[in-house]
Amino acid sequence: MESPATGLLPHCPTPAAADRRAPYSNTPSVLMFHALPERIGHQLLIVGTLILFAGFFLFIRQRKRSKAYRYPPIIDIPADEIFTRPQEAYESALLKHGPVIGVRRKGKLEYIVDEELTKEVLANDHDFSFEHGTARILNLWFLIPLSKGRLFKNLNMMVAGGIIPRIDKIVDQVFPTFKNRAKEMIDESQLSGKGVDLFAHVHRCIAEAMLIVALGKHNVNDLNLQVTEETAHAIAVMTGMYQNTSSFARTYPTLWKVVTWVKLVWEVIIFKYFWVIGPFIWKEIRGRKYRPLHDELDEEERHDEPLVHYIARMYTNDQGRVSILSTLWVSTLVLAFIFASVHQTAAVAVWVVFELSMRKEYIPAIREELSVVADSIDNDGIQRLSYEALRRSTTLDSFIREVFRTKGDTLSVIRATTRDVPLGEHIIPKDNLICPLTSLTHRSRRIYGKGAIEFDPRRWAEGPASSTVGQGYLPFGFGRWACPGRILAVTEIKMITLTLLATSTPEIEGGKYIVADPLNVTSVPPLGRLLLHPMKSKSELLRR
Ligand code: HEM
Repeated sequence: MESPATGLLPHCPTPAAADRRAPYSNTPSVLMFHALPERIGHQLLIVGTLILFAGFFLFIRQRKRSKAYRYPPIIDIPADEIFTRPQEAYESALLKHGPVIGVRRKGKLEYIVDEELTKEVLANDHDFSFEHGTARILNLWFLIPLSKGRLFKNLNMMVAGGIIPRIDKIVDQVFPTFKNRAKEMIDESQLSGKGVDLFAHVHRCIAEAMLIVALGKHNVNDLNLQVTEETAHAIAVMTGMYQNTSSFARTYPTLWKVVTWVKLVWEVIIFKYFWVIGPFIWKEIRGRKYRPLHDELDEEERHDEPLVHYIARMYTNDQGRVSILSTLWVSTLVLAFIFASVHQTAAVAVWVVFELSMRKEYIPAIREELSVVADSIDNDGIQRLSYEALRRSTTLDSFIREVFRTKGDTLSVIRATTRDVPLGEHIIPKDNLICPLTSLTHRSRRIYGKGAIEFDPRRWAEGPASSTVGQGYLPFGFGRWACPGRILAVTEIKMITLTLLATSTPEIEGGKYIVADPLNVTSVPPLGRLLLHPMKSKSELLRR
């Protein structure tokens, strides 16, 4: 019976009314409806049921969504395994939990992806930033805001515009350096009867060549060369290239960073690089006027232009002058160029020469090719090589490409997420580092067939060249930011190999080398000493 005032049923329903509602009244939740008018009660019941259904539907959808896009699993791989057998450790973790997993290394969380997701990560620079990832892993994050986000763009521009277009002239300028350093090495090995430290020699040779490229031959002297070498080494240390090989650096990464940076910035960057090389750059830049980049130089001017002049042209004002602040920035770019061009190329050159020493069966064909492509031969029996000759040495090129592919790169390219990015069935949270496990791509059966793990340079006989990047070949990265210096790097490695092979046969002391850092094979050269057996005669040259 309804109350006339409220329209509600009385609190104690009459027995008759209670009977009428008996089917509902068994469940306590429905009891409240007894307090409502019958029509409204039914409506509420329907609405309630609908709400329940809607809630249930939303719950299921949310579950589905969170299932489709959940964070990747965080896998604990013991540090010892990461540093001693990274390829196996990461590969088996990905096989079990993949295709994307989070792993902590040196206190940092990194997401690792398998071969299937590699292209997506490397090619989508919008969501997976090369600049932020690389700056963070190299401990150079502070340079991004300092350069208003232009650091890598400037580096790219100076290499792609200031070096690659004049590579043939550069080879003419630096080939004598490669020839002389090869002779020095062979003499040292012969005189001492012992193996030489190949990395030290090659590092010095490339540092000298890059100093010529950067500042011009007239600015090269012993002190500048020594400082360039020390600078390249210091930045390699500061950016963590050797961090895996020091247990102090692995255990206390932050403390290690502070100590190393304070020491090396002070001792090498300020007191050596800026103190010794700085004045040469200052003189070159402030001592004359420059035409801006869009003002085309004639062929000859362009060919003789040292890199520092090209960079100055990037920053010249209307009067053709470069401001003091820009001059400082140009010095920083030259510093970055020294680092980018010297250390890694030297490390990878060691890989190529060591592999050739272990696989002597490839030497005769490479030597034969050398005699075919060389422009001329000097009195010491050493061939003169132009860029064109080096480009045509395709047998050596195939060997280099195969060494690059098989040397065991693991986490060699890196990106950072710019937002929460869906990847496969996961979400990678914003501001996190993410790297493909390169070994999976380089040894992929899908890409390279059954013999994927075998060393076989013949697979590249018809190309592509060792400097050509591709989905299945990542030593120089992939996508918009693939290494702009790769043609120069390969050209230098060819000069090193061919000037050694021209008059000697390499052999590793003790018959084998040691991989110093399996997690960073591209930056830390393998260990071993190289014997260089001089060739006795031209006929031997053709036979061996
Ligand atoms: C064998 C030697 C070298 C190797 C293995 C190598 C490898 C790489 C890799 C993997 C990247 C990152 C690409 C990516 O993440 O997609 C890179 C970037 C870069 N490399 Fe190299 N590189 C070598 C030599 C050189 C040389 C000789 C130069 C300079 C002439 C150079 C200049 C740069 C620069 C400036 C970048 C930053 C990317 C950009 O600014 O576009 N590299 N390199």
